[in-house]
Amino acid sequence: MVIAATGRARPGRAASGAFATSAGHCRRMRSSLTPLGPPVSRDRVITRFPKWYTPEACLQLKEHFHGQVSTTCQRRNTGTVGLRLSKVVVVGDLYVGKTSLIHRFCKNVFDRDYKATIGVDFEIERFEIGGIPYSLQIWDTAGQEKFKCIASAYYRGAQVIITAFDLTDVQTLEHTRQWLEDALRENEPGSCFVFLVGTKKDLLSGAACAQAEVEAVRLANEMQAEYWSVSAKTGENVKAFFSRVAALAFEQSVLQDLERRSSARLQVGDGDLIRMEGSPPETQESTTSSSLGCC
Ligand SMILES: Nc1nc2c(ncn2[C@@H]2O[C@H](COP(=O)(O)OP(=O)(O)OP(=O)(O)O)[C@@H](O)[C@H]2O)c(=O)[nH]1
Ligand SMILES: [Mg+2]
Repeated sequence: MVIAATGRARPGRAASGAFATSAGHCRRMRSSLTPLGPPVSRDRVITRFPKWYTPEACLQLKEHFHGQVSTTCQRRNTGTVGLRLSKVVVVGDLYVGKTSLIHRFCKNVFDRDYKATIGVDFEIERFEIGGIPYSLQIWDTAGQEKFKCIASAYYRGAQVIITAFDLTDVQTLEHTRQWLEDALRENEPGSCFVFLVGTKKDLLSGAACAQAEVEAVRLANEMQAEYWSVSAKTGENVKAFFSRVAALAFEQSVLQDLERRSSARLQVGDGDLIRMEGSPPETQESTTSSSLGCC
């Protein structure tokens, strides 16, 4: 149970959070939820659609933003997308490197010493995608069994689920199935993007990594997940991976927003409006002619 909170935010970049629980576990808490503020740092600006790691296990093969998304961004007609936080949940066995991966991306640090995550923690990372502000709230969960019930309470509402395993420990790959099942159970079917991430790439030779990836790619396909190998120690692929996560989540958010708005209003013939049953009146009033070619 969360009973107390303190917070801090890093100007121009992100905010992070943690809680103190009745059990006395102390974690930080974000001081601000708003994605507005100073401009995002240059390395969080995404103008081109980031590429997959391997075409053998990727969520999308295309190398450009969806046409409707590009047009909508150009017209600055992305609705509330720029104001919302998209939730990303990172799960996986203890010691696989979940915290290290998030800290490498959000703080550009790496700690060789293991400090188990207690319950959950989170970081907010701000991007600018196609000129639109966009924020990810990245939830770091505990892999230790005794904290699982605390962590699983935070799975709900995830747009992205990242299942992490240690490339040097095949058992942790086998366990990703169960982690994913637990996370998906708390979310609407088909509502989440899933990524399978092999960590500690620096500990393997190129050949050993390629060998470990064969099984991982097979499992990623089974999970309908996109596969990535990364190293929090060297930083290899970390930024590219999170850019890909952000771009896919952003694109989905924009398309969903367009769909919501177009189903709230149908424009026909010379501009007469048909009011749809169940559409909230304020949505109908505020909707302007969108860039959608059809409804
Ligand atoms: N060589 C190497 N070590 C890593 C890498 N990532 C993490 N580690 C180490 O692996 C250990 C565990 O990392 P954590 O990030 O704390 O693992 P975790 O998955 O968050 O663990 P829990 O919080 O208990 O679930 C630490 O000692 C890290 O320094 C990596 O990319 N390369
Ligand atoms: Mg951790």
